[in-house]
Amino acid sequence: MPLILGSSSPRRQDILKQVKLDFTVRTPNVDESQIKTTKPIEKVSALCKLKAASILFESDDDVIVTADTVVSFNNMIFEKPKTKQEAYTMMRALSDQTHDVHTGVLVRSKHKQKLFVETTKVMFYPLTDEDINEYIDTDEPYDKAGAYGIQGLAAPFIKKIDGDYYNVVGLPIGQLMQVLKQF
Ligand SMILES: Cc1cn([C@H]2C[C@H](O)[C@@H](COP(=O)(O)OP(=O)(O)OP(=O)(O)O)O2)c(=O)[nH]c1=O
Repeated sequence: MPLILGSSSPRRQDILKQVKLDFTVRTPNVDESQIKTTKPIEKVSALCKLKAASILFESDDDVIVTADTVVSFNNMIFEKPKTKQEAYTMMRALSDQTHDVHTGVLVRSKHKQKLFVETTKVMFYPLTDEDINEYIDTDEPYDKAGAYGIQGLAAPFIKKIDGDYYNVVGLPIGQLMQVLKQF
């Protein structure tokens, strides 16, 4: 079963390598702005479907995996911050609060497909302006949903998580492996 990871995210690649799966990488080419919904579960579901539609099957038994991760808090969706100001606003909102990280995953062969959304709750410690300003001066926030990387310099901001850690990093590997067994 040739596995194709349809993602440019280095974290998703690292997680698959960690569990010694053989896979090739293809980069999805999508205009994410065409998905207008403000509901996080609908959004990640639509985005991983859109990403999947941009990856071509290369052989009849290919299995293609695509994913999308967002942070949701107080009815807002936090994607990747485009500016320092946006990163500051996201981190200020997440400080001393609990938010959800949702990752949608689509597993697709020529014969069937399975979509699931995994949710992890993440609680942040209170952050000072100095904590935030130092962090947003690094390059870490800008390619990450919610403007932080739990696996990097933001690790000390985390008080507690409830759910799959790998889901926060962008790929819920436990649930994904369960689904791959059906393919
Ligand atoms: C919350 C959080 C997100 N992230 C990352 C995971 C995802 O790569 C990224 C969310 O962006 P996505 O749009 O889900 O993915 P991507 O643009 O990186 O890659 P592609 O569309 O090609 O698949 O945020 C972390 O690495 N650590 C974290 O703690």
